[in-house]
Amino acid sequence: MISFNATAGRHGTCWRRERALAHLPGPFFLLLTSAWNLWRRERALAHLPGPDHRGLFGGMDFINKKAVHREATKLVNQYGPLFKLRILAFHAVVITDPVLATAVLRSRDLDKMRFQYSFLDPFLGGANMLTGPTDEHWRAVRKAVAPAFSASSMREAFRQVRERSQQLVAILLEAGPGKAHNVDEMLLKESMDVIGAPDCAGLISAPNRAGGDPGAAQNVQALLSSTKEIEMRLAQIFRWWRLWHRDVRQGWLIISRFRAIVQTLLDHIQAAPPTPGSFADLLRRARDPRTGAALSSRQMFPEIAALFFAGIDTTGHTGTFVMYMISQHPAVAAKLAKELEAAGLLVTPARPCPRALEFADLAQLPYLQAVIKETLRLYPPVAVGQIRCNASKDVVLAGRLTLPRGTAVWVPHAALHMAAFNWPQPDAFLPERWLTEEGLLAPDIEYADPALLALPPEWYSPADLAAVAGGSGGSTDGVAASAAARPRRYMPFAEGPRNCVGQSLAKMSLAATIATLLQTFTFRLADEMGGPEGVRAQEHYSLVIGLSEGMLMHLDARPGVTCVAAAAAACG
Ligand code: HEM
Repeated sequence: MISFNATAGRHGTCWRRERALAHLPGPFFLLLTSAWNLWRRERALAHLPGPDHRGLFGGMDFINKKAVHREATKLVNQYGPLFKLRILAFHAVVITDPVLATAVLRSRDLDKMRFQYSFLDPFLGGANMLTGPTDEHWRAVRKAVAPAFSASSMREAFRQVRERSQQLVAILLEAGPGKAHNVDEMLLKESMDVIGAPDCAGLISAPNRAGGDPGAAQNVQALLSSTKEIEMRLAQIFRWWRLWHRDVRQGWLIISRFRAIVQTLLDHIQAAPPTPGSFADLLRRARDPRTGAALSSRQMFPEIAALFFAGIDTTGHTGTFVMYMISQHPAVAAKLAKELEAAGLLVTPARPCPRALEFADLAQLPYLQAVIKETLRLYPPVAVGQIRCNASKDVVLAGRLTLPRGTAVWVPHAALHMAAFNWPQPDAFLPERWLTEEGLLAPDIEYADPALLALPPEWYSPADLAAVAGGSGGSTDGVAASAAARPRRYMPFAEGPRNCVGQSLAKMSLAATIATLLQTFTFRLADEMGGPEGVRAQEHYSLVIGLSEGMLMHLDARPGVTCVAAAAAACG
């Protein structure tokens, strides 16, 4: 494998020079060491290709773009799998070669760039599993809560998802044909309800139900709006103090409501034992590695806030893009209907009341799984991807490239998924690419393709090549490569120790929700969206890929759906 040598090594003289500056007064010391590090990074990365960012701001205009993930993809297709960028005084090495990208994300010498995540901490009540460093505390919490997302927990959670999706079907049928629905809002509420359901005892539940508890409805609105407010504050960094603007004051209220909801949930969890095995239950049982005591309220608060924050928008927007992709590809929609029909799940004139979807069905719907995978390839919610850094030591990448300390290593997910050198027909929506000739899910597609490695051969060690060849039946020098060692060209849920802890819940709930809707409806993009161009114009990236005004669609009842009662029976 690629080796990372966190080392002062041949840069020993640099450290000595830096120490020699330490006797200077504080501000001078800071200024000179910053200039010194800037110069070292410029020099070390000089031979890499990259845009010619001159001037003080470097590529600042690039990160201010509305759809920054699309800009990153353009740069990757222009400069290749390894290039450099500079934004202000930050240097980044951008990696979309699957072998290097995977090694970077699995490396223990590089950690999350805390600077990037620390902006979220004030909203979430402090550092947490998502934003904190990869330290003992993170390890203890992650290990404690991971069973909440195990296969057996998913079997339990499936019932909640199915129940909520069935309610959605009933609401949509009741609304009648002709009405365009904002499916983005619908699915965000659904994913919020699913994440909150096992632990939160209805405090935020039933968002899609008509005439529910008004308090719960307000909580839902506050949770949805808080993510938008956080996005706006990150985009406009001085927004928070412009109190003379009404929407800014409103924003403060939204954030305080979000925190009040999390506090109520926390009080609730501490007052009564939560569902055994649930996230809340496992969090209560987690131990602080420093003291051996249970986590304090101050430690639990940000973990709960982060769960909602990390899970709702990612899953909700992905569901929206899956529906959108199906609406735009009639042949795909027809194949999905055929798959559901063959499983006895589709409403048809001959079968107005098919059986309800079961957990075991999900594994038997490979075409649906392929559609979701392909949508996540084109629209990975965390499209900008992962940034890693070592702030205290130089790191040598693949034995060839020295990254002076403080150099950011950036793996942009959307660009990795859409780079012309990683995928054939990268822009096309082709669920079939995920399937074998027999129509089963192909196991190898998410891993690097040995025929497509784009860096010069000297970048890959024999062990790398063995790992790449692992799934295609051989190794180059007899070194066996396990599946876990294989480099990936597809990572919507990230990669390495900081990958998504909730991915099993996301995958299960997406498949169950979309399958349940497809049993009864076909999907049609509303004219108000302005076709695919209109959708693309609305696309933006702040914390995740989203659409500024949501996604309006018609859900047309399939022939055979005769009335609400029939559909309810079909789903239940
Ligand atoms: C389609 C849906 C989802 C996608 C694509 C997704 C993707 C990701 C990605 C890329 C990361 C790494 C983020 C980063 O480091 O900046 C992440 C982390 C995380 N996700 Fe997800 N996620 C999804 C759904 C969920 C759900 C449903 C939950 C929980 C209910 C969840 C909880 C988390 C948490 C807690 C982390 C931090 C894990 C750690 O660092 O140990 N995610 N997710």
